Amino acid sequence: VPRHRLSDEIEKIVQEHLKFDLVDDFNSNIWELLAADGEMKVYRRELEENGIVLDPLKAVHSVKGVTGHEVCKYFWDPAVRMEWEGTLDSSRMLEALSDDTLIFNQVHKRVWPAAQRDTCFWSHIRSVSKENKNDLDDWIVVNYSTTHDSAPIKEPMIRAWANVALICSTIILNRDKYADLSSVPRENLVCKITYVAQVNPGGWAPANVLRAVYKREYPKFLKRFTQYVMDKTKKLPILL
Ligand SMILES: CCCCCc1ccc(-c2ccc(S(=O)(=O)CCO)cc2)cc1CCc1ccccn1
Repeated sequence: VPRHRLSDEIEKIVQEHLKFDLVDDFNSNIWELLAADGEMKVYRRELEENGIVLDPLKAVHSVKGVTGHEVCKYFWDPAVRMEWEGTLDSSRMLEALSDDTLIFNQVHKRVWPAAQRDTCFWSHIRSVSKENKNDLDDWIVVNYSTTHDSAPIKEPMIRAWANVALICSTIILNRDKYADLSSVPRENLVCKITYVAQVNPGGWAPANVLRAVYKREYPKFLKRFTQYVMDKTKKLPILL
């Protein structure tokens, strides 16, 4: 695997996500259900630092007819970002550090009365093999804020900081019916999605405004993205 200037940081952050994100800690009362829509459940924890809302967000979803590789690929692919992201004014891929790690600069649509935000983050995609060799690999994308010479912080824009992971497992129903997995019909696929996001909005924004934005935007964002992947893959051969 080709190494680059961010390889060590990426390895550390990815391993942290793989260690903590899939722990089923929903029965402890640290998570508050923010929204539920069918199989999608979105939770938050209330967390503030110096009066700034940092509420960690965790969502789980179960999507029929797609693989984890497909979900992660569309989430990572710069070519389709503006097709499914409804909360951005722009998205620029600044640098490809390797074939699985890109650096983005994105300008978020302004949320009145707060100042407009932008983000600069590396985005890394990889497969993670399971203990049971019969299972398909998990797939993960991590988006983690970084700095870049081509993304200077320019007033009045406020730089928000994000640490986001999308982790997907693929379940094949009636598995023993198929010798060749690539012939599995899509209705026998279920993708289990875990999405975690920790965002520092950068400068101050009223806590009640931020919490209202999170409550409205995250469920919409996840519903729109997963629907987009189902629509895009419907007629395509499955990507395992
Ligand atoms: C006053 C408003 C401040 C906005 C704060 C903010 C900034 C960035 C982010 C965010 C959201 C999703 C990602 S990602 O999943 O990696 C995909 C990248 O295209 C990275 C960052 C979130 C939020 C919080 C508000 C909010 C929530 C969901 C969607 C949009 N806005």
